[in-house]
Amino acid sequence: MTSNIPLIVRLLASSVSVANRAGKIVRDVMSKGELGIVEKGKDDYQTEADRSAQRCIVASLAAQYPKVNIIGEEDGPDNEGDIASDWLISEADKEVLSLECPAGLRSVKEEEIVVWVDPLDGTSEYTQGALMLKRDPWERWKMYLTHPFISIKWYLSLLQSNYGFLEHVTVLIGISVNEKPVAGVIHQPYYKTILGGEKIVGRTIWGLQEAGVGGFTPAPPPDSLIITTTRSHSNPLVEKALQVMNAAQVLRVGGAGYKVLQLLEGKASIYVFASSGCKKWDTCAPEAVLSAAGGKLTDILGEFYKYGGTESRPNKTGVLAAVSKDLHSYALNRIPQELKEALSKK
Ligand SMILES: Nc1ncnc2c1ncn2[C@@H]1O[C@H](COP(=O)(O)O)[C@@H](OP(=O)(O)O)[C@H]1O
Ligand SMILES: [Mg+2]
Repeated sequence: MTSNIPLIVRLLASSVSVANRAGKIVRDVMSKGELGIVEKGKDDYQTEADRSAQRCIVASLAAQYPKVNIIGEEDGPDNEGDIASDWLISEADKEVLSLECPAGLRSVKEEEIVVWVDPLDGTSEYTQGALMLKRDPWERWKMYLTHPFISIKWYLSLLQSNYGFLEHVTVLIGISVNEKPVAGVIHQPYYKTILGGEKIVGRTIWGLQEAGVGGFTPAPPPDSLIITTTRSHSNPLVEKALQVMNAAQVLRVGGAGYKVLQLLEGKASIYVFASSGCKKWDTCAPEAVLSAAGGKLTDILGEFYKYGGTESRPNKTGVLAAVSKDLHSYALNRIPQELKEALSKK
């Protein structure tokens, strides 16, 4: 009987199942090839996959948890209405349902929860990935010419990458209580692996405060200092913060979810993004999973973001995350005061 299971655990288990379905929607839109790209703002795009995945997630969770406040990146009057019945998911992940709920979260009520949904984190990488699915070079070139925002430099780097950057795409569902992210899901629709001789596409990583993480194999940080950062939203302040870290290597990848996955899997030690641009739905789930694994995510000043429903959406003072609290302190101590001040004034 799931009714005996605490609400937070049920909501996380439902979020895992619905993120899997949303990931399939993301892949299906890509396979059909009609991305329906809309420019929301400067360097900010939305596709049919963002819109459809969000409707699937929000409708499925709202049907089961009507009093939970669900806030999605693609909220708006143009993205409402009926959805296909096979997008309405009522399953809940069995492994998550069997988790021990932390004592402090056992009696949380629906009204106290805010869920932050990013149906497709890494939209730039998703739309660029579409190019790489065109195997005919002429078809690919024609698509490039009609693509709204890929520079020739990016086009060349895409050609060099084997499969574009689709691995960077994630579906994010973050669950917050009393303004704090307590549980989260990072689903990776294009993750590929072979299990028992069978090809598996997609995987779902989850975390619950005090209970732990699942869906992947955690790994210690690399021996040398490897930083992960944005590949599509850099600026002089972002570059300055990278310089002062004295890193052996800087990885430039898409999406807040993917960067946190790199921390969890020992590919990088610290995620540095000294700029506004990310929003609450970009960081809620990654912060929840990272902190459940013993890491820390704050702004560039070292302050935690708050995830109450009335909080402003933009994360104005950037992102600083690390797989351990020590590495987080290391990075925070290296950020110069004038850089912190410059970002606070923006
Ligand atoms: N300058 C900017 N303008 C718009 N969105 C930005 C941004 N900087 C970061 N973001 C958003 O933050 C997320 C992570 O960014 P990045 O990949 O550059 O690290 C992306 O989410 P979405 O892909 O969901 O829009 C991205 O759009
Ligand atoms: Mg995002």
